[in-house]
Amino acid sequence: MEGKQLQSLKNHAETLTRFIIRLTKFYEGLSSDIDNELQTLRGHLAGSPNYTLATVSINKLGTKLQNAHASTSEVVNKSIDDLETDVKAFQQKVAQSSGVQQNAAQLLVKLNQPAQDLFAVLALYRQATRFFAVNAQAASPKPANPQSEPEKNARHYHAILDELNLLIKNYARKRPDDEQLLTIQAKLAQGMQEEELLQSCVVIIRMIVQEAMSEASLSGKVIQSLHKSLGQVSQNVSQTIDLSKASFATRKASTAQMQAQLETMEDAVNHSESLESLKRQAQQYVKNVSSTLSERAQAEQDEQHELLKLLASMQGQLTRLQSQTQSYRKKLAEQIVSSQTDSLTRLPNRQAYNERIERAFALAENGNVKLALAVADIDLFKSINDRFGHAAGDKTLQVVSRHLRKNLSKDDFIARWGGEEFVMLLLGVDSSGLQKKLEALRASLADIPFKFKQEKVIISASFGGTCLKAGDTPDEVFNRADTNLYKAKRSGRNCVITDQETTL
Ligand SMILES: Nc1nc2c(ncn2[C@@H]2O[C@H](COP(=O)(O)OP(=O)(O)OP(=O)(O)O)[C@@H](O)[C@H]2O)c(=O)[nH]1
Repeated sequence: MEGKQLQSLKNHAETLTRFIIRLTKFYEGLSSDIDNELQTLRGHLAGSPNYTLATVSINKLGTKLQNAHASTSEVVNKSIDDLETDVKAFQQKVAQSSGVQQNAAQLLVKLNQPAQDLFAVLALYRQATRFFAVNAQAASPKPANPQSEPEKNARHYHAILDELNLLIKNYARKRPDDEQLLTIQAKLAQGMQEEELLQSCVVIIRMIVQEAMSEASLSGKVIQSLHKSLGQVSQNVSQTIDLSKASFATRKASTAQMQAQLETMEDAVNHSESLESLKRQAQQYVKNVSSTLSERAQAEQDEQHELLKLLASMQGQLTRLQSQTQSYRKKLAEQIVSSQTDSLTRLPNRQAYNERIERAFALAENGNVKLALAVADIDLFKSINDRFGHAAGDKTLQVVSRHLRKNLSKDDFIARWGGEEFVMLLLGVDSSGLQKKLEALRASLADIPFKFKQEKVIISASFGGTCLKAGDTPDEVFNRADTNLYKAKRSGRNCVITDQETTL
């Protein structure tokens, strides 16, 4: 071969080598397998190229690139299919927005045309992303069934109506004869207009505020009045002291006056020149002393009169003070009773129980008296409310409370714990006595003939009881009884469970 030809061949080979190296760089990153082979090919072509080995490598790469092309097409088609599914799903979400529908349709047309290359696919993706971003708001879920203003008002109106009903019901128990309350209750039963409802709310609020204020001011008023009465008594006492001081001074002055008159008389006796003048002087002396004595008697009488007046006024004030204190004590006692009484059942409430348990514990510990605690809960009480109404439920609570109270001895204590649950403190009973006592209560209660809406109903209660043990706290005893009550409920209700025994 000619030297010139050889040189030209060499130049072509170098150009081809550079091209192949650039081409390999373009394909880099397609797959690690191809990357490795590309690197090998570049190694064969670098420096003094080994074309034989490079040819082997190029053949291998040809096959690998063919396979890569097939899988790339598969990925491209799959991506376009996925994109199409997403756009269609979006189209359904925004069915009501015609503008967005149109854009979605245009995008779907583009997605259905054959993709020229990977770059065309990327462009489609970019377009789809922009489309989703711009129309995201149209597809975001709206709040379910938004309420109109009138609907909202109606809801508030009914909530206030319910609340007012409940408030009046509770309040009417305290003031069963209150005309205003009875009128509002009657109107509520017939249905009230919004304006009337608001007026009724104001009436109730006014009543509650007045009552709260009068309760709060009771102690203030009584203390003020006691203070005033005590002030008057103290004023009278100091007037009496002033009076005594003044009368002491008057008496002192009149004694001094008589002393002086006596001295004058003594002088006259010593120096009198005649019996006649002594007689005259003696008469004058007697007159003076008599006048001083009658002045003194008058002053003493006035003073006594004044003193008696002051004492009478003090006595009156003290009597008033005593009666004020008594009425205050009575009102205070009434307030305490009322704050510790359940308004529906008239039984002591939980606050009363909390005080009573402390005293019962002290008696049991110091007086060595047996003490038992029991909890009773009306069975399936909710169903009474549900079937016959809340008023029937209230009536049931009242009858059951009366029955339990009546069938306990006067030393025993019962309180409404809350809802349809009662707590009892039974004195002087041991565990077998407790079991018998509770069993008798349970059985007699289940025998009461209840009738609601012409239907005979059996009301029963479950009982849990326990006896006080050394070292128990009030909470521990209560919890033990409550656990037994829970067991009684679990055992089918209408039964008694104490620490040792179960009866039905
Ligand atoms: N009428 C009326 N119901 C009340 C009163 N206090 C609580 N309740 C109702 O008493 C019901 C108690 O129901 P639950 O605690 O489910 O018990 P229950 O139906 O007695 O069932 P068990 O205790 O499992 O036998 C609830 O529906 C309360 O609304 C009240 O003063 N009057």
